Amino acid sequence: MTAPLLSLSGVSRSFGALTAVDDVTLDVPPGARHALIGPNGAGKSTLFKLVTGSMRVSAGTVALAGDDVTRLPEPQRARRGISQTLQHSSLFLGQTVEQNVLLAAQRQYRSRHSLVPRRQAAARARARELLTDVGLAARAGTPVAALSHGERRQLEVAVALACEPRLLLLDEPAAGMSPAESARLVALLQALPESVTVVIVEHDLDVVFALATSVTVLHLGRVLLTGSPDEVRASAAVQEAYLGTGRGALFLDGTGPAHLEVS
Ligand SMILES: Nc1ncnc2c1ncn2[C@@H]1O[C@H](COP(=O)(O)OP(=O)(O)OP(=O)(O)O)[C@@H](O)[C@H]1O
Repeated sequence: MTAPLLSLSGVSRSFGALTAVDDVTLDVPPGARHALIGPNGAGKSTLFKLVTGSMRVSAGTVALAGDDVTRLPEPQRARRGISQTLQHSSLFLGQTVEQNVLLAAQRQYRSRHSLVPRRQAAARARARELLTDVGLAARAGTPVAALSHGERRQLEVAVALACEPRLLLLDEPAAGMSPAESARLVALLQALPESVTVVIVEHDLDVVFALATSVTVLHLGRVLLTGSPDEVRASAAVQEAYLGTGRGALFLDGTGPAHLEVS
């Protein structure tokens, strides 16, 4: 069996009396497109922070490609290949699309090589390539402030990819997107090379089921189920967890084996 790229073992995080993430054990194989879903407050964003290192675990271990990174701070985990897009944008609004990606690409080249002019040219070329990949080449000279919401999310993916991640974490990348923008995002993520393992937190279950090769459902901080998209769609326990959130019906799109009526 392939060794997991990301391995969580007994990971927990408490805030006072509240256990927001409760004994989560999860292996994500290299090349996976793994989705983390669950109703509001299930602990998805907290779990993301425990993986990136922006928050410390209360218990458990986080391993990247077999190395225990639990005690490493966020910048060191980033250097080992964990990159993320956030729920709230971290773009420089006053700068152009290209400048935003270039800054990230230059950081990457600086950490690996001295920034001699040849390297600067390489960073610039990489930035242009990434903008083409995410469909923003024509917007390179546009200030970020003038981009649509969907374009900003595309740019965030380009910025995250500029760090040449092994593990790309996407926190609600489709939030606020139109259906056309979401479809474009899915196509973009599907086209990423297998060398980039993707973990996505997403409320839009159409995006989740279009993209994910595996899904973990969190509920009240605990893993309710990890399985294929079809297994998750068919799970009565998952539909039960989503009852009352207005999202239960999203499991019943007619394409999967789901059979329970959820109002
Ligand atoms: N810094 C914090 N201090 C105290 N409680 C927190 C903190 N961060 C999160 N929580 C609580 O932990 C629980 C899990 O929150 P979290 O944001 O991880 O859930 P989520 O699944 O990402 O929710 P959503 O889908 O609404 O973004 C919630 O009850 C939340 O109020």
